[in-house]
Amino acid sequence: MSKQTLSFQAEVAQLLHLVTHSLYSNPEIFMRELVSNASDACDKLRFEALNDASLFEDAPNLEVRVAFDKAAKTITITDNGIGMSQAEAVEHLGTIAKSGTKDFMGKLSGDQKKDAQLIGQFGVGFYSGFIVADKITVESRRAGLPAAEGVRWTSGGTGEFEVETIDLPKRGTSITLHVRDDQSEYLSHWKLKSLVTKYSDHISLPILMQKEEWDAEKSEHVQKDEWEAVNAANALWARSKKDISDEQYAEFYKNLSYDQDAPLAWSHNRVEGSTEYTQLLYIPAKAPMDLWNRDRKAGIKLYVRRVFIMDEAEALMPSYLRWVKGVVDSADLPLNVSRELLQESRDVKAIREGNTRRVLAMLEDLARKDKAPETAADADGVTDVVSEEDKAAAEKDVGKYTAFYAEFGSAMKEGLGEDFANRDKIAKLLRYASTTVDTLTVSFADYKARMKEGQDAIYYITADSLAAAKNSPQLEVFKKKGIEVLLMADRVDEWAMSHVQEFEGTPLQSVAKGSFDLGKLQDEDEKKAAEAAAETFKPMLEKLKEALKDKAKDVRVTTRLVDSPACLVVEDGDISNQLTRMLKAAGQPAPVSQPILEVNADHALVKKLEGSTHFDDLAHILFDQALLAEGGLPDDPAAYVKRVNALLV
Ligand SMILES: Nc1ncnc2c1ncn2[C@@H]1O[C@H](COP(=O)(O)OP(=O)(O)OP(=O)(O)O)[C@@H](O)[C@H]1O
Repeated sequence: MSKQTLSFQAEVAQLLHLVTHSLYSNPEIFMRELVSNASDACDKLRFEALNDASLFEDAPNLEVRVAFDKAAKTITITDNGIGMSQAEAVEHLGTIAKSGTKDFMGKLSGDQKKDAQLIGQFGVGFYSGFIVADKITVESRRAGLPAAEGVRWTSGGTGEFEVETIDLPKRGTSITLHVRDDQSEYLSHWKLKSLVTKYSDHISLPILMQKEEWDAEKSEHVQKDEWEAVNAANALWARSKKDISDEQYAEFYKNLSYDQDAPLAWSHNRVEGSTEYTQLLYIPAKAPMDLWNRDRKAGIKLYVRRVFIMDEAEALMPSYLRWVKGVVDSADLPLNVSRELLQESRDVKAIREGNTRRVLAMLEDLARKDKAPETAADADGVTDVVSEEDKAAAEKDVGKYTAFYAEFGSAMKEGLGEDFANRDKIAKLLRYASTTVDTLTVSFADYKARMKEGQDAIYYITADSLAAAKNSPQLEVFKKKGIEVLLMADRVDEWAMSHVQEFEGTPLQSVAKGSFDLGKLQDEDEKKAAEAAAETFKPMLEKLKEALKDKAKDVRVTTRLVDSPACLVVEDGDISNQLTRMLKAAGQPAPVSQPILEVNADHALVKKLEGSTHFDDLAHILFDQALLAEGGLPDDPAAYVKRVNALLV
């Protein structure tokens, strides 16, 4: 191929414009990106060579070399990995395929400063080279292709790039950055080496640089011919825990997840026994924007004896823990294991169970340390003797679980329906707001500890929003009697709660389901009065039932209301009105079950029914208002308005 000039895909041109015109909060990330690409290219070669060892040619030792030339103002990153064919160079370096980069493009605000910060967060892969370079030359040959089929790709980071065929005896890729004058600080051994250790220390290949020595005569540092590895060249997870600092764990996480925030917690273990593997699992501090999406890929990378096998290994984590990031390195799986094989493997099942156990244990630990130690001691009335060191360690984790839960709580609830074996553990980790606590901090155990004497159920209500839950008429008598009710306003709550009937022996009871029975909390007089009211009200109930026979399954007198005239409830096994509405809104088939109308016989509006000439209108208004009060809409809003107006005039 003679020299050709091609245009970048429009999105790349736009991205490059930004990269070359912005001020960077963190320009040095270009090294992380380019060294990662070089290491990925080596991983890819190693993987392909499993089926075709000839791809190694005469250089089986994979490595990355970082060199610089102060006089020529260049930095060159060379790898002997998979390399690129001419077509691949045009495609991979001229278009954007990566969904992450597309997301990034979607987030651009047009404000240069903000956008520049975004680049720092996302990393824009290869193109980040243009942060420090005004020209990049890539020379590459794909492993397995003849020496004559090398490619040189050159671009000044504007709208175009050039490609031409060159002779390249060595396979792999070298990327030469022609460093801009204002970025010359990177033309330094010390600087580049420090970036490699900062960002790429864990990479399991040697990253080599030429040695440098002080030359007293010239009074400057001079480069020697000898190359040395400047990274630890050791997969971080394969090292012993005691040799890894918190900073290294956090940096490894950032490399793994492209998350700029430090992780909330991590757990690193070598698991031995019938299935042997190493797990390094992280709990991120922030949820991804699409956490709700159950098709979202898992965050676990699978290695087999340090050989990278695949990203997003969903078989290694249950779906409700899809947000956990980390690495699993198995000693048992075959190197050519496929996604399909993973689903069936007994080893994988054991690893998934082990990972789940570990994540739940980490969360239990964070939950335990969530409150300040003093408070914890006060709570059980015992003041433990703790060393200053332990105290400081415990304080460092205060509030972390609350922060975690605000981000990932809704995903955890899916576990109630998904992970039968760990249901009790998951239930202990859930937190809710309640009628007495506004924040998402009340656990079932906290609730139980505060239950009133004679109370024999944990009460909760599900609704579309916390405000709707809080103001629901069903809560009136609970408020009057000072009984706490858990407020659940997540979309997943209703479904999740259908999988649990009790918590540590105490039944869980929705206040909007089933007949109303506060058991021992209601005194005899109240019960008698209610029964008497129901009896005298009987003829009226029959009339109401008749008037509402198309809308309500039943009409009955209740004592759960104080200020409201009526409310809707469903039978114990039925799905709530709120879930029916949600299913309908999502275009999904919703089972047709009518609600039960419960009326407050003491309410003036209900009393007015007796002998009213507008009985039918009043009956429908009662029903529709009960629907409105729980966030629903009357089937025929115009008819409702008409009825109300007829009564108003
Ligand atoms: N050193 C290299 N050797 C072989 N191919 C490379 C090399 N550097 C980049 N590429 C190719 O160019 C593509 C684009 O690289 P880029 O860094 O922009 O995105 P990415 O590597 O896919 O994503 P990310 O860097 O965020 O993981 C890569 O997917 C790869 O196919």
